[in-house]
Amino acid sequence: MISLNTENSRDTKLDLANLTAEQTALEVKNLDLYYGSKQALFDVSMKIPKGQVTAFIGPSGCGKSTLLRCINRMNDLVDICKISGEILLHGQNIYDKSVDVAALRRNVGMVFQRPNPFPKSIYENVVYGLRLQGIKDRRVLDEAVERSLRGAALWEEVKDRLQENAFGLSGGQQQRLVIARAIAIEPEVLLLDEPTSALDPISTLTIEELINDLKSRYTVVIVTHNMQQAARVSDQTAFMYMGDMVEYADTNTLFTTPAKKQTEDYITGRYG
Ligand SMILES: Nc1ncnc2c1ncn2[C@@H]1O[C@H](COP(=O)(O)OP(=O)(O)OP(=O)(O)O)[C@@H](O)[C@H]1O
Repeated sequence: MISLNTENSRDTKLDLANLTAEQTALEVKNLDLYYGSKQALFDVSMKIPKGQVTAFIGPSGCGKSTLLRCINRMNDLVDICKISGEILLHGQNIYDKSVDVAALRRNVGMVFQRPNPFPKSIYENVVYGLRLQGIKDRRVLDEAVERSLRGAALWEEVKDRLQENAFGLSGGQQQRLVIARAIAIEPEVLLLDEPTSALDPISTLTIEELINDLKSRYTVVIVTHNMQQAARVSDQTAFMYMGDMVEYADTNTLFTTPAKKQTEDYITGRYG
């Protein structure tokens, strides 16, 4: 039995197929993706709402991470990867030749499965992106460190040890530090690729609570293989199967009255 978080903004259901431009953070349009000759995404279209949490679920290999990585063009790093279709951010296709990919990735931050802090102090991890932008003013950096660590629910635990090496933190703290590093440069969108799969249950809970806070400031897209987690943290959920987006609906509906048999089979544990 999947337990749903009924306290979040799902009470006001969005019409996902007909979001207005104002409500939309990202629009994926007719996206096909190939790794060499193998097609991994088939004609995926969806609108991702602003300031909400959207989860991608589905069995291993169904294309969840592939779709997530398309949103900040991480797949550009894979030589054999070919994409057609569009992803619109502020109405502009992020795959247009004119797009500055580094700027896109600043605006669309990403957090991976395993916490990956740099071998530097906690402070330097948080300000890393700001230093890359040439910001040197100590006051600006100090403020960003406090704001970002507070935003990532880590400030109270580390405020007295900012100059210590980040590797001294626990796995869960490291993952929150990586989130602080991502939000220090004030992105609009945060992509989380199974952010708790390497963490213990208590750290997982802390990150899930954090995700709930983050959506007041960012649009969050999360890949999770854990349906309970999708049910707990997300406002809408997309179920993917073998590269198809089978069903995309508000999370309550998807988990309680799915429209498609494939979705029902998956959420009731018949496969996957
Ligand atoms: N770099 C790559 N080169 C070739 N094939 C890839 C690459 N990355 C993913 N694939 C293939 O694309 C398909 C989708 O993989 P993807 O990692 O997106 O699935 P997933 O749903 O995120 O799976 P998991 O839950 O196991 O992480 C799989 O068949 C996978 O083998």
